[in-house]
Amino acid sequence: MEAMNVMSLRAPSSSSSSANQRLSFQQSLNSFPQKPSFLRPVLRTHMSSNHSSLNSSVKAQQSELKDGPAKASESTVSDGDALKVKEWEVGMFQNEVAASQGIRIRRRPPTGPPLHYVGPFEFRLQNEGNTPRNILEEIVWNKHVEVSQLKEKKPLVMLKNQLENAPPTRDFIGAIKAANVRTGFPGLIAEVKKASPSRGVLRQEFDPVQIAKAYEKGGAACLSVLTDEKYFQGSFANLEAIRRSGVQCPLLCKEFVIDAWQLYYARAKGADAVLLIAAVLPDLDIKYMTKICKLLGLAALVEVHDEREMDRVLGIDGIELVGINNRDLETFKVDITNTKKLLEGERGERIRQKGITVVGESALFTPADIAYVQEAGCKAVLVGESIVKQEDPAAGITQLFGKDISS
Ligand SMILES: O=P(O)(O)OC[C@@H](O)[C@@H](O)c1c[nH]c2ccccc12
Repeated sequence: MEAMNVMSLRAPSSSSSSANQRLSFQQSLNSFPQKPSFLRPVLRTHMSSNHSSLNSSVKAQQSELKDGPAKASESTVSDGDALKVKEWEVGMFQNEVAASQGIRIRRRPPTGPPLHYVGPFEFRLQNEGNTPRNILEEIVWNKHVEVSQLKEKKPLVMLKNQLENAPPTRDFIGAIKAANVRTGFPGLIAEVKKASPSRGVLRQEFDPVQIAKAYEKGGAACLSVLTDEKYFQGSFANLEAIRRSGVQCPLLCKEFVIDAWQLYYARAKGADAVLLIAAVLPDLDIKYMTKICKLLGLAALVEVHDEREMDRVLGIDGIELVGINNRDLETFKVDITNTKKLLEGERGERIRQKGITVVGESALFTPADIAYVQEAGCKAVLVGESIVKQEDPAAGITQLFGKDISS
């Protein structure tokens, strides 16, 4: 029977991440705030992957309710549930728009959270179609759960009130350009990064403020602070602590932004800039979010990884800062020739004409690497691993550039 195929307690099998991460992702989806009660009254043996069938299933449930349902106790579709249905529809629509722009990352699991609760015994239904296809997709799905929960605790109005008394932001792009002029090297955005899914723990004894101070002393123009907890062992507490520590460098909030609410949140926590990942965000989101960033005084670092993403970003007006990631976030493959490839020819010409500041990101370890991306056209570099691993991160910067760039 088909129902038997989907009823299981199995953890999904195929993934590039660890079993632990997988389980914690499952657990967090277990407590999914939008755990759709509208799915409860009906045991669905087949979950299809498009929103129209979600729609028809909801309609079926609504007519079931009208015509006198079997289980009267569970049979009201509240306004809240209707809103949740709508939210899922929007999510599915987002996936379709994104796919049409070549984005492979789906913003939501295609048929809702993978675990569905059915009837009094709360059987779990495992749906294979809801297994993330790669680590970036897993992070994004998890982020959706996380942000929904945070948003409930701190709605946008509350954040906006908080921002009324916030100190002004620092000029992130200005700091990069000034460092570039001062040192003759690309301005350094030094990353406060404890761990990553691809490299594991980079530094056991991790004191974010001490590292930030060492970076500043070593000549960093700006700092990047990982705030994702689950996959990078970062936190907003780290961002806040660094902001309050007296460090003057402008701060990039290194997050997986999927919702404009996160921009306000980052600003409230002391960020001067945020990351927007083109592999995740469709054009309209990038346009909308860069506008909000401007309103909030945040710089937006728009990250691309291939020609297609670069061309999408070049088609959007008002983008001043573009990062080229040498690491493919879907496969973890690194290749620093990627930076050069995306800055060649006509594309490079357009970037110069638009006056965009380009940041070479990831897998930069030696003075030769820095020279290579500078030659390719980068006015800044974003570096984590090679400097955060050094006992003295300031000395790590000198080693990376082959020269003391602190004064
Ligand atoms: O540690 P590295 O290889 O020097 O990389 C730093 C930074 O580029 C990398 O952390 C990064 C670039 N884009 C991201 C997006 C999300 C998380 C992390 C990243």
